Amino acid sequence: MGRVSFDDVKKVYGSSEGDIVAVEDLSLDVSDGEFLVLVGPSGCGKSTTLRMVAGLEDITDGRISIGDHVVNGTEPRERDIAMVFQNYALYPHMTVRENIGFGLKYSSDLSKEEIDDRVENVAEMMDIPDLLADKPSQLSGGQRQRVALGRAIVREPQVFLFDEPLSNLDAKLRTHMRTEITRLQRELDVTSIYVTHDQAEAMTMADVVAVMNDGILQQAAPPNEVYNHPANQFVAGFIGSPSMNFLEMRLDQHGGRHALVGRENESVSYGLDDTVVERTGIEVGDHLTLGVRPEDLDVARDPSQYDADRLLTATVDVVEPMGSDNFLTLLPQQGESWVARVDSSYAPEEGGEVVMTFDPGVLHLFARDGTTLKSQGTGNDAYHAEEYVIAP
Ligand SMILES: Nc1ncnc2c1ncn2[C@@H]1O[C@H](COP(=O)(O)OP(=O)(O)OP(=O)(O)O)[C@@H](O)[C@H]1O
Repeated sequence: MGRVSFDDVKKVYGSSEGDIVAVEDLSLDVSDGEFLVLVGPSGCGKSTTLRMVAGLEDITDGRISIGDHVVNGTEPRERDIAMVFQNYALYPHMTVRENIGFGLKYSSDLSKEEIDDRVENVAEMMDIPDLLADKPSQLSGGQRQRVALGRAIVREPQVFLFDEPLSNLDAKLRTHMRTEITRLQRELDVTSIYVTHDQAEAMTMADVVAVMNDGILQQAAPPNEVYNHPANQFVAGFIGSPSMNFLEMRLDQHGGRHALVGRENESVSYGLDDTVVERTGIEVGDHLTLGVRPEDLDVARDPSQYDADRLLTATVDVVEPMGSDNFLTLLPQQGESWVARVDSSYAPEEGGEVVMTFDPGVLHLFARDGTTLKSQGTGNDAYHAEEYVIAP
């Protein structure tokens, strides 16, 4: 019922310096009850996308449907949606009760008693029943956001739209509200589109994460899929903290076998199984990018526990304690630095030497244009036949 569909949607803003294409070729289905999080860097077009669903922006081309209706020309108040903004957008002169009930007063046939009932129910649900007589100026940021959420929920819309609703809250409250919004959304089972630039928010809240860049949808998939099988290098680099390590490589051939050779550090080479070469159509001489997630790097002081020809020696540049993990910045003798995410019990000395290695199954490989040639192997998608060597 509350399905939202985008069909080849395009948005162009006219400006004195020429047209700005904010969203292009957007085709995406958000199924009934689904929680879709739109994520991407500043200016990627996520707010514009949300605002087109809300009816706050015209659609230049294509179609947006809510339920069975194309809503291109429909007024916002006729779309059966409720939107929650970053700045809460509460009416300062009204009480919490009036703020929550405001939308119902003018857009429903409910009696005053019925409205009161619904407002009180929602206030209970949002854990703010004691604040109904207060004005917004008397509330904390977190309480204001609860009122704004209550005002959206009370309308029982087909679709919730959230525009960075937590970005004005402090870190602790933000984490707490994340859980609350996710719980509420599951409980109410209302189709939701949520915009954020915070990938951690996207990954913890979404059923489906839609990653945008430069007005173009890069990938829409469940969080673990986006993480383990990113559609391209942009998604691989955007999702995950710290970011994936990228190494510039070239496909080479040694004695009839394929190998990836470091473009900055020629002493780094990885044997690559012919099946990957055949499947992806890459050719000797092609420039490729290899990706390894920080948590997939194995770092040790004692090289004797590893196969010697699979090791790369590096100097520890920085050790950054991050709660249960340490983030290590590692400098090999040549080439780019690496970031490893290790257990906090392992804190090698800064300036000291360590060795690092990783399992071939965890490698990601990207073509020059950024498309994924190989993602992390899981299940049937594993490439354990691949051979590799890190030659120090
Ligand atoms: N009203 C407008 N007039 C002209 N250009 C606009 C307008 N609104 C947005 N843009 C441009 O459209 C592009 C997409 O903007 P949009 O606000 O949708 O991105 P965003 O991903 O939500 O970014 P942010 O996270 O910074 O809000 C940007 O280049 C932006 O400058």
